Amino acid sequence: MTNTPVIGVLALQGDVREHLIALAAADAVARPVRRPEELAEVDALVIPGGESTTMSKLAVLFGMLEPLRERVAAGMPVYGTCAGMIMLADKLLDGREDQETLGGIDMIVRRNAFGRQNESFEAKIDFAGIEGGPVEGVFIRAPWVESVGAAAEVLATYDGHTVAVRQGKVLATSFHPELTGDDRVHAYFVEMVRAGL
Ligand SMILES: NC(=O)CC[C@H](N)C(=O)O
Repeated sequence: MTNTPVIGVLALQGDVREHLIALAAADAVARPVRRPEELAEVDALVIPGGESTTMSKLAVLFGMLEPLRERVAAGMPVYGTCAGMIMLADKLLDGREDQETLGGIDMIVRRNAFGRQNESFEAKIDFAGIEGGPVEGVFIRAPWVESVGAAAEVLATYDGHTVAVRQGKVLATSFHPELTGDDRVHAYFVEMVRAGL
């Protein structure tokens, strides 16, 4: 086996702990990342779900926006779930005026597209590249992907809408696999990271 990757979870806001647990279960070393020095020490990053407008504000406040953009542009593997997917969109619909994203995937993401908090749901999702049957997805005020550019690959759809996309080393899902105890999406990401070490 190759080196064990060190994967950070962006810990400005959101469900950080669940990702740390899922990454550890998928054989990575996982640690929270809040500061630029901590970002510099990880091989890859997970951006959790939460509230993307708050996450964007805190990234500016903590001096993390530019360091994050630079690492993503330099080819660091990143996986964003829900609000994290929003952060990885090159273009956003229904965002707040002052909302910043990091970019990373040539896609247009619509925020809150699946409805409000009380319209949250779980669904079985067929995920290209993941074996053993569909993964369980938890959707909480989830975004969907309106369209992707030529370099981006759609890995999963739900109800006709794109809910998982990969472009090179950047992965994004509308849903939260970290809340289900099914660690296969994290294992898929850990493999992506390991392939580049
Ligand atoms: N579960 C989530 O991450 C929700 C995302 C939230 N709707 C946002 O705009 O950031």
